[in-house]
Amino acid sequence: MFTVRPTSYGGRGCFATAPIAEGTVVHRAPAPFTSAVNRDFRKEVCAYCFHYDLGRTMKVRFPRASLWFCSDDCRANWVAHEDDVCRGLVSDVLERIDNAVAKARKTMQLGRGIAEPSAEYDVDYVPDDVILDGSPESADEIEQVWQTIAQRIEPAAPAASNPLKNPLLKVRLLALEEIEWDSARLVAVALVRKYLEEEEESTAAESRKLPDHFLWSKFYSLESHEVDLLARVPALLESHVRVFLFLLAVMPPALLPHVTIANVRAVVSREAANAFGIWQLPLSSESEFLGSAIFPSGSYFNHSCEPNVAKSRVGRSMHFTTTRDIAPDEELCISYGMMLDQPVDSRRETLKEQWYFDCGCVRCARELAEANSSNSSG
Ligand SMILES: C[S@@+](CC[C@H](N)C(=O)[O-])C[C@H]1O[C@@H](n2cnc3c(N)ncnc32)[C@H](O)[C@@H]1O
Repeated sequence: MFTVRPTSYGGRGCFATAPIAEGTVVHRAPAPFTSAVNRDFRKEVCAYCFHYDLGRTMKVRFPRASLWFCSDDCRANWVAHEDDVCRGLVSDVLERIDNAVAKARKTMQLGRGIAEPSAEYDVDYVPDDVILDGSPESADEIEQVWQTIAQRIEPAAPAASNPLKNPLLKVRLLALEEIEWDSARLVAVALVRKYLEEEEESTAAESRKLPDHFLWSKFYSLESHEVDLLARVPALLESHVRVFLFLLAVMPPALLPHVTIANVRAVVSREAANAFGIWQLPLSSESEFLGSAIFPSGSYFNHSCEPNVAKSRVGRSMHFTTTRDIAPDEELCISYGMMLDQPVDSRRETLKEQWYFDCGCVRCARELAEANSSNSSG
């Protein structure tokens, strides 16, 4: 129904290959490549269908990792389609992460190992001299920070050895802040997919189990916006380093070769440009923001301030439906946010600030031209 090819204004986009009638579902992304329900909502959002029941705690719990479900069916579906298909590694990594965070927090609350128990989640295991004071000015500065981290961990932590013996990690208290905890979960699941994809590459094609939407290679071909992201929120650089070091310390040995700086950066920088919000349904301006999910096959729709496709979450899947008839070769675009009622300048500001691009859509071009011509005639 559509093909992905370069646009003249913003990377690749989706173009109709034939006429498409209004109301046609042009794409269904069946499940996220990776996702994370925000820590505050973890007990209140079903980990499978993302149902949220106005703050009520979900009834069914997964025995080990911090996962809650709205029904036994959802738990069974999660086990079958998320965990079993990934050989139990998703629950394993989530359990390791949650246990490590819980242990660190308990230690800190007891005041052991820190002078100031009230510093609760602020204990830093990233050396002070590694992190920049201000915002990273360029890709080079970001590179330097990561290079310093790489130099310090390398001699003590070749992939196969135990990273806990690493002097940098040995003294650490694995305390993550809330958003880092969410981020660690999201990155860890992405690394599980990467590990499995590489493992499966060595097996016969017919015995491969990993569905297309779990392929790291598809995720990796998405756009990344690391420099823009860190220019806007400089503190995230330290967070990314913390998540990397944390995962190096807690991931199972088989996955350690994949816990590399390059892979962690690949995930966090692609998340910034491509994640879909998991919003409370039905969607309204009052909806709670429950978490983030990455659907690589749905990430090729560009934004337009005059969209012709609506995205909607249906349980764990994301659907893309035309909102009017589409002509062959027309680009299929969604709206990235709820800014369409704003005037052109503030819409463009929002898009630049939150999604890091100067909008090249037809409506912006038209309204900017109108504003220019009324300025010059006035
Ligand atoms: C989710 S991706 C969409 C697919 C992307 N074009 C690609 O090639 O991977 C979002 C990125 O696409 C580009 N983009 C999307 N809509 C745009 C628009 N209206 N104007 C300019 N760039 C846009 C921006 O670089 C944005 O960060």
